Amino acid sequence: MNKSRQKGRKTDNTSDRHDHTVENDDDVLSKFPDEIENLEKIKIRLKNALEQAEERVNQYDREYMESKLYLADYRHEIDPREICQNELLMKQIENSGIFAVQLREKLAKLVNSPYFARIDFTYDGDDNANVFYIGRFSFSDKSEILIYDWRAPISSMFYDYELGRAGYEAPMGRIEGELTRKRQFKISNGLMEYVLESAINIRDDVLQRELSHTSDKKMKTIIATIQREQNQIIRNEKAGTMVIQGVAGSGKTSIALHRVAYLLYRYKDDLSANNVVILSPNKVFVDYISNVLPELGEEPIGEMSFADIADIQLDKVINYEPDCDPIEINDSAWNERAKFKSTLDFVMMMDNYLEYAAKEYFVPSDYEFGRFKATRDWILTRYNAYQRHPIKKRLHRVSEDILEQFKIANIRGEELPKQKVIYRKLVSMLKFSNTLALYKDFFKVMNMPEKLVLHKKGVLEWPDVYPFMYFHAALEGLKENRLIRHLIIDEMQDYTPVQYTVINKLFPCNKTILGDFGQSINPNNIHALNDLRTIYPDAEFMELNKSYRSTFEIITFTKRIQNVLDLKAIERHGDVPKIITCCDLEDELTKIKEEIIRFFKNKFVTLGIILKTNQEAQSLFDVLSKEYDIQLLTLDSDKFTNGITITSVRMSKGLEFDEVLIPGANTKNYYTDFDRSLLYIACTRAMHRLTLTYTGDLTNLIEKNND
Ligand SMILES: Nc1ncnc2c1ncn2[C@@H]1O[C@H](COP(=O)(O)OP(=O)(O)OP(=O)(O)O)[C@@H](O)[C@H]1O
Repeated sequence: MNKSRQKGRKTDNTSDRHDHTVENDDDVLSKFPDEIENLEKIKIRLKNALEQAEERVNQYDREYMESKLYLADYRHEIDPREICQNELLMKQIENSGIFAVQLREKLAKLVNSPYFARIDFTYDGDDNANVFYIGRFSFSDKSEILIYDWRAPISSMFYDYELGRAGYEAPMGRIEGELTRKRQFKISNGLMEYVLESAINIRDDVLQRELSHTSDKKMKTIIATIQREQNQIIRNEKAGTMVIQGVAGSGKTSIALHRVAYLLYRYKDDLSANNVVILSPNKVFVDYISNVLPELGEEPIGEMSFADIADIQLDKVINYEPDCDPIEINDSAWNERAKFKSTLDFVMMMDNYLEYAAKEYFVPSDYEFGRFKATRDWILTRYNAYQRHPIKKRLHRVSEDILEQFKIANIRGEELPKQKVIYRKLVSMLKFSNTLALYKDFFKVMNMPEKLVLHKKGVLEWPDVYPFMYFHAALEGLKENRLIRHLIIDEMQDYTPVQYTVINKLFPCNKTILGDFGQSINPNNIHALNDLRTIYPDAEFMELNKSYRSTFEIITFTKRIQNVLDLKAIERHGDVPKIITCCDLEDELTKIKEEIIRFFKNKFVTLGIILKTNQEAQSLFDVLSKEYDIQLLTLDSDKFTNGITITSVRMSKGLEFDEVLIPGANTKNYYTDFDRSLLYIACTRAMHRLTLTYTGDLTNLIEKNND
């Protein structure tokens, strides 16, 4: 057998095949005695390993405490070298202790649910199949691999192939053979809940069961039911940068996080969680996704928002308005200015100007110091040699060159100018030496000074923040982050081309960029997916069209709002969305309360009441919170909890609820094309149940039902 092949346990190819059967309880015991027996055996070995891990943790604890006590008792008697050695030893014990605790946690999770799949695979040239169990983590005992990590090369066959010819990429090259069996399991609390034997790729039955669960305050892992098209994204190692356009609920965020877990596993020697950052829309979303990586046995990754980045880069440079919800700004001129700055054309205009400014705005003259002289032409040649750098960095380099020239000519050892002095002189030859002056000049030269409005002593409007940073990068340079080796950008449709261009300068690393251009929350962003193709010409673009979150009925309904042609619903059924007509606002409030009471009585865990704006959410919260235990999600919130949540469409992005209730679904609230996007986002937050209430005329953004 080829060395790179994984050895599973041998099995007999002639054993029974059961097709498409979900079995549970007594059926499992009777039809799959081999699986019950295997589970019991593995559990015994896992429990032994867990006991040993427990013992190791205790041992490290004891050793650490002993060293600490020893140091405390004898600190004044022992020499500094011994103290230092002891402290070093304690650090080593602490590190080993952390490792032992992590192992113990993994084993405890495995005892609970050791694996979720089994594949039998016959290598080409072999007679018998090898059996591989696939779980959340790998587990070996006495040099025998009993469970394979879902990210291991061999496990990819579970996601990628049906029975028949199959293969996988091993470190030594591609391995081919025959996949003779695929079984899926649900094991909870160490007990087999069901077994499924299937000839079809990740049978819908298991997926259906997973999706029909009620929601939770934290996003879950999906390793047992990752779909083939999702797996292709998760395991894609060839693409440097990937851009994923996926319909609402297609699993983009889940995939991005599983992809991180996969990359951390695959490149464990070179990549750690510290090297990965997610750019996320808000803190609630960060809290919502925070369990996924730890559940997959990985450390949490860093997170930041575009506002956080601006805070870091523009600290002590300039003040600006905070990021705000554009739909709450009733200033058409402000919106027009924002719109203007949201296009790729605007980036090109800035590029053209900056190229011009870098060339034309540095007007050197001869630099002389005593008998030493650097001529204007020589200075210009040196300046042109550093074109790839920000203007002031170029001048810095030129000042170094000038000093170097002077040193070479200084055979008599005369006093020379300080480099800083030369640099300052060169900066004085620039037409503009600060970013704001340059940024203002840009609008003047482009003949559109009205497009820049500065509030109170040079405070920028939020839509100017990233363009300003782009200028700052060109003039002074930004603080680049080389530690980050992979960047995830979620909700890609909400960011402008100039924001991407700045991010590319700050994080010159591979990226996974995901979102849905059908879910825009910013009416002033008028760019499209194609712009990302221009910004990332080498990226791999993928599309996901199947929605896993919502029932068939909810997706069919949302297609009446946003006609996404390719959007496919999963065959999971539930109630048809309900539209409730109300006579007036008081009646609407009564109907909302009835829905709340009904929610308390049924089995669901989360109810999201989604309003168009934060202000409207606040008003309804003020009324309802007097009677019910409800949480309000605002831009300042940082936690997502079970129960009833009131929020705006903007804040609900990326989240999901068992039930969604959308008040005010009338023509007054939802009438523009942009409102269509908001209504679509709100509706697609629902997993199992959707209700809309309205007074006056129902929004005409919901196409008539032709059924
Ligand atoms: N293969 C899968 N198996 C089980 N559940 C899945 C799968 N793919 C997605 N889901 C579930 O579908 C729901 C939506 O996933 P996720 O939030 O990642 O989608 P999204 O595309 O980011 O959604 P949106 O853009 O609407 O916020 C989640 O509950 C997730 O667990």
